[in-house]
Amino acid sequence: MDIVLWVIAVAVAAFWLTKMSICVFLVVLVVTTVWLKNRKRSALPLPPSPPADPILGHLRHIPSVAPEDQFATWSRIYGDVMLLRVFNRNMIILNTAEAAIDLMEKRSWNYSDRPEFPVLEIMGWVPTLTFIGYGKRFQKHRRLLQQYFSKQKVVQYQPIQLREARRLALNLLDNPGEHEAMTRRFSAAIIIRIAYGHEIKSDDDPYIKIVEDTGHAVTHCGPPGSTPVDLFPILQYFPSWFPGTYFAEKAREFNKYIRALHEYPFSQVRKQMVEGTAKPSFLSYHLERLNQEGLETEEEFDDVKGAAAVIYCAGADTTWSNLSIFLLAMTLYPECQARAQAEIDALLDGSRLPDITDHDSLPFIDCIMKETHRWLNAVPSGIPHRTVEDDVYKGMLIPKGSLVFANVRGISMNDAVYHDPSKFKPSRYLPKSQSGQEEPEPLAQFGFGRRICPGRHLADVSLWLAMATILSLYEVKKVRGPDDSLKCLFFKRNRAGLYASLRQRQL
Ligand code: HEM
Repeated sequence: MDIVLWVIAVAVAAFWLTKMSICVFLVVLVVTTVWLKNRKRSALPLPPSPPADPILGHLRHIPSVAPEDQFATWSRIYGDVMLLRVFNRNMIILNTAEAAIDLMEKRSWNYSDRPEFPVLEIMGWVPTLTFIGYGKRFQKHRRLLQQYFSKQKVVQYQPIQLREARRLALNLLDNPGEHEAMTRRFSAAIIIRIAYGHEIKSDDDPYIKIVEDTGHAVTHCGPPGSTPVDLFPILQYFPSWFPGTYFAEKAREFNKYIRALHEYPFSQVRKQMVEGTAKPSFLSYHLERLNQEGLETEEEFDDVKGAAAVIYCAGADTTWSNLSIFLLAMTLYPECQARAQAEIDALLDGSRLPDITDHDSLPFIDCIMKETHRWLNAVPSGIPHRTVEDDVYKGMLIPKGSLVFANVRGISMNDAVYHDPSKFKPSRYLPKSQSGQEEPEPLAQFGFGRRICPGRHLADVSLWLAMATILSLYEVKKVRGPDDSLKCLFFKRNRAGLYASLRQRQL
């Protein structure tokens, strides 16, 4: 803490110096901080680490695209628990489920904090569970979300998910070549209906603009937690000509979009509640509760707004990514698609579309969903946790304040656990009696410990329904277009009655 205060105080003083002196000063600052940290802790061995540069550490060696693959490659040399350093920041990479469970679950009191995400805070993501450090506010936000997305509670949302899965099936038919937009619409529509009680029916819906702006902002503000401003938060106070300040400037520009995501649904739902037209939703449920408990304060409203916004932020793109991975797998592994369709046909024979009551009778579809989670990952290196105290694991020091990554990619591709891991093979989870391999179900995709994804039960039902519905109606194939590019197209199966009944329902 002393070092941090010292750094801030001197950096603020340096701000008033010339541009040149600031750069020299920052370099001296980093060197001194690293030296002080290392000197204190030299007594215990740190986890093994690839060779690093002086001062920069592994900065130059960590690729900005798909770092999780490099982590997994290094882990084969340096082991399941590995240390990387960027300037003075320690990053602990966990590449096995065993290590992630040992630390993030069994010692969760020490591994449930998060680092600061200054760029996202400037952008307006406050207070947002994903970025809140461990403490009372974290517990409050977790409670708000867990109450609403528990395994028992999400059963209530199945009619919404089923309707959207069928709407997706029609949209795929009516908009050939636009599966990306249609699957995005599916994921966003479920979240918006459950979080805000709003049903998206047309392209000019104001919520569509809000979610597009949000998506643009989030994808144009650098890798979360790893921009120069995240590494050196003081940079956010520097003028925009100063090197490394770019993403702070961008985040300020995007603030209005993120605030709209917080404010617009909130004001709409409050208005509808006064008029008596509000549909049940996360927002209306919590606004009603605050009213009944006499807790209608600005602080409580901010918490509810933040919790509602994080549902969209964390739940829409992740679900969409998984659906895209599924479609890719179906085009590359037609034999898996054929086996899934044979399973559905044997059960329903075109008499109706599957719903969630068929889940247990369609185990291969469930295996496809699990394999989609494992084969390619929606959140490939997880979201970093941060240690609160020094810890010792298998004789190695895990320093206080380290960022700890459960590397989903490394865990999923572990060939000691999964045979031929780069192959999409849903049958690997089936019992041996059904020509399966009984390999363990993937579990890293939703994270670990007290930070485990609270939306996982909801996400899996959305995915299962979308996958089962698509496979019932279409053959998904890759087709080469006139410009030689490969496209994913949907060909109708011989199910005329099902298409007709879909239309009649006027989704
Ligand atoms: C396939 C879809 C999804 C995937 C792959 C996914 C994955 C993840 C992962 C890896 C984390 C980090 C966990 C950790 O830090 O250990 C996370 C956190 C989170 N997820 Fe999901 N998620 C999905 C869907 C959803 C949905 C639908 C919601 C909302 C209902 C949601 C809400 C959240 C929230 C609020 C957090 C932050 C939890 C915290 O920091 O305590 N996610 N998710």
